[in-house]
Amino acid sequence: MTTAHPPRQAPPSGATASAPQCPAPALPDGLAPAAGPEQAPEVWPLTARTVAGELHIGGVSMPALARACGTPLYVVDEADFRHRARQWRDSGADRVHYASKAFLCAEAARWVQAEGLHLDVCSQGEFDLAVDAGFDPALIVLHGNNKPAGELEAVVRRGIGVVVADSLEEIDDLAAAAHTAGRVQDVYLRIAPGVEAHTHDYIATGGDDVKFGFPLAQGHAEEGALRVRRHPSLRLAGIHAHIGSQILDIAGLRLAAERVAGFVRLLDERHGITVTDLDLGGGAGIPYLPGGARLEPAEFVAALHAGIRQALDPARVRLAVEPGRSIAGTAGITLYRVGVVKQGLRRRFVSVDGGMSDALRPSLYLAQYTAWTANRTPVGDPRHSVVVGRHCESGDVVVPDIALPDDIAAGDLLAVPVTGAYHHVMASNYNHQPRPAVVSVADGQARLLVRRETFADLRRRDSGGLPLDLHAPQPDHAPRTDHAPRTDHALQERR
Ligand SMILES: Cc1ncc(COP(=O)(O)O)c(C=O)c1O
Ligand SMILES: N[C@@H](CCCC[NH3+])C(=O)O
Repeated sequence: MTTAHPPRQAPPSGATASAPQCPAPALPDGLAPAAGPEQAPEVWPLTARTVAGELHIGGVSMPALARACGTPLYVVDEADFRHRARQWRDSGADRVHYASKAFLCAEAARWVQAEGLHLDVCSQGEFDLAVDAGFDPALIVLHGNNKPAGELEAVVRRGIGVVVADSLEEIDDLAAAAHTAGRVQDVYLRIAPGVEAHTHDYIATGGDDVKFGFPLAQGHAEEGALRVRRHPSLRLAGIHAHIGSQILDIAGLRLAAERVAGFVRLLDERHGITVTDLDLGGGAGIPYLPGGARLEPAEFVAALHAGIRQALDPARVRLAVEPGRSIAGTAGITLYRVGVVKQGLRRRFVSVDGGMSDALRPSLYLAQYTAWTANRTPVGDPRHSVVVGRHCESGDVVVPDIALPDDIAAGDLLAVPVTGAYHHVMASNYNHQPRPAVVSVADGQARLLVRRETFADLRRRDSGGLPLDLHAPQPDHAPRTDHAPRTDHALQERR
């Protein structure tokens, strides 16, 4: 782990480091104020408190943690994560698969298992990480719209519980993998129910024109179910749908559930195919800004039950759900050290030592966040500010628009809440930036979950022009065999 750079010396209270005496332009209407755990508990981890002006989480001082571990730093409140997991477990669903794409490391997998949840993974990488950490493979569900045949073989060999089939090609590959392993593999069929989630286009997945699943509308879903039935090494255990992420309006969920349940009835009536499981995905929304709403687990599940009831007796089926963000999102915060502070024409630019390499969501989805000074109680009238990263892009924004107190200055520690989901897992090395460490806090103790990447880690991958022998590819330089593309020959055979 690297140590923190010594913080720049903070100027006397009331002045900013780079633009002293600059008059503040008027605050625009409706600008969100900075709000800490006492003002907006909905966006902070459950155990977050202000103690003598310092932010504490899990009984640990954030300034002390930042001094010990450096910044940027992802911090996860174990109590918050586990509490949300239990809320889902008790939500009325028969089975809860935590969507590990939101946040995964060995310790998180163990929390999930300890709270009695199953796991949703969408790659062999996530699967192997969890199983190597002790997660029972029989409780894991695999997703993906383009799973390589080798990946299917690998997870089937290690005893995965369910594979969610996304295409006809994949059904055949999976059948072959199960046959080779001497297993009858449980399969869910992912269908696209033609329902639009009211969310950002990039995270809506259930409409008619999407890459995921078998569209219900053109009869493809039926064809998929019949294809599974044709293979003795497969068992159609369930139907899956997931309409999108960060959903706050239950209407789409209810409609999707109704359509999936209608499809289950059709399979039974028209083909005598009985499925027991309805896995209706994740997507429950959470608050990102003070005053924002959360779609509660019980509400989410009740909407799905209401939809199912339109077509089926809910007692005939087992309902599974796949929350990710709703469990991991508010458990996590990111700590940044403030560097240069610059007053622009309309906004003040508060630069921090991370950016889009550790917080991609603002630039990818124009997602909104808030921030709070974690090392002291700042003073002065609020200024229209934008918290920006250190990357070479104008769109490198961490908190787009916020009213931050006047005397925020170099050396201050900013905490950005609601970064527990889709931050660590979506981090990159843009501008050769090493990825931050992940630390958990609970009961006054901090524990290292993922160490900070070092420049040496990055340098190790730079092979410096090593000559390659194309006839004897080296494992480190060739694609992993289990990720090898389907060959033309294999595709021909399938036709
Ligand atoms: C198939 C599937 N299940 C579950 C999830 C989890 O979504 P969220 O983190 O919004 O709950 C996703 C992500 O959108 C997904 O694609
Ligand atoms: N990565 C997205 C959610 C996509 C979830 C996967 N289908 C986000 O940050 O909101």
